[in-house]
Amino acid sequence: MCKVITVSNQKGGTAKTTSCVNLGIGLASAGKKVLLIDTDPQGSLSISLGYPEPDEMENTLATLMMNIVNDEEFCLEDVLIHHEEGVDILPSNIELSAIEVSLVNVMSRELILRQLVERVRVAYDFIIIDCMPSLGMMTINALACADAVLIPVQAAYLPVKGLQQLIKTISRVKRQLNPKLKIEGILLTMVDYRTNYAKDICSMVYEAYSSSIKVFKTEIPMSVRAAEISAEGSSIYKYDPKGKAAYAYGELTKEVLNG
Ligand SMILES: Nc1ncnc2c1ncn2[C@@H]1O[C@H](COP(=O)(O)OP(=O)(O)OP(=O)(O)O)[C@@H](O)[C@H]1O
Repeated sequence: MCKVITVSNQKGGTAKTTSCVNLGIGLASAGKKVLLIDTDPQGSLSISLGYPEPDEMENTLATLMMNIVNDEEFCLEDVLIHHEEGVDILPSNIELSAIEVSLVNVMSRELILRQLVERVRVAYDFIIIDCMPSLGMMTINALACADAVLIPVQAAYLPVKGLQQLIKTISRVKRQLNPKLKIEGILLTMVDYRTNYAKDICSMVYEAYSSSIKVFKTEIPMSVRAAEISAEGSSIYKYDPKGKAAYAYGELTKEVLNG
């Protein structure tokens, strides 16, 4: 049965995209059929996987969402990209911003992406959704269609403070739109083990949340190689297979597979 995991944090730069890419490709390497959906008009997921000009793409997630809003038939294959590392990608570009604005006047506007996901989930073991850094309508759509939400948090003071607001939004979506929504876990990212500060922040997260929310045992270390992959169009497993970030994302993949 397919599991839909939305990767979300309204704070920018917490490694949402990097985590989607490497969790998704990790799961695909474990033999799972994986779809990655980009719901960020910046197109970071598509760029990170080797498509540097998403704004030049004719068919994207925006096309499919517009088809759904207009009650039109659509063909997923026209939009899907089959990546060489074994995942399928539904790319996005700047057109998604216009869709987000126009959703304001649409019936069941929070559930447009859910209609798409319900149509395609039979074909996949995992669907991983990358969110933009906001709690706007696209993020609500991404939460409303998920089974679980994975929250990457950079191991620093301000990102950790922002967690409360995200958890409140997740609870609201669960109450009003998607009762089955669970928190998959909090993932500490970009942990710089050379500093006591980062270690203190990690302890703070465990103390504050681990009694009510899973905090992944795996922490993603600060790594120059991880930062470089977005320009390489490949996963960390391909770019730096023996490095610490590849090891960490491999361990995260196992945690997600073991539920
Ligand atoms: N483990 C890491 N160590 C160092 N840098 C990293 C690591 N993971 C990601 N980065 C870098 O941090 C930046 C933010 O990462 P990423 O784009 O994955 O975050 P994001 O949360 O998706 O961002 P946005 O909020 O803009 O969508 C990027 O430049 C990325 O290359």
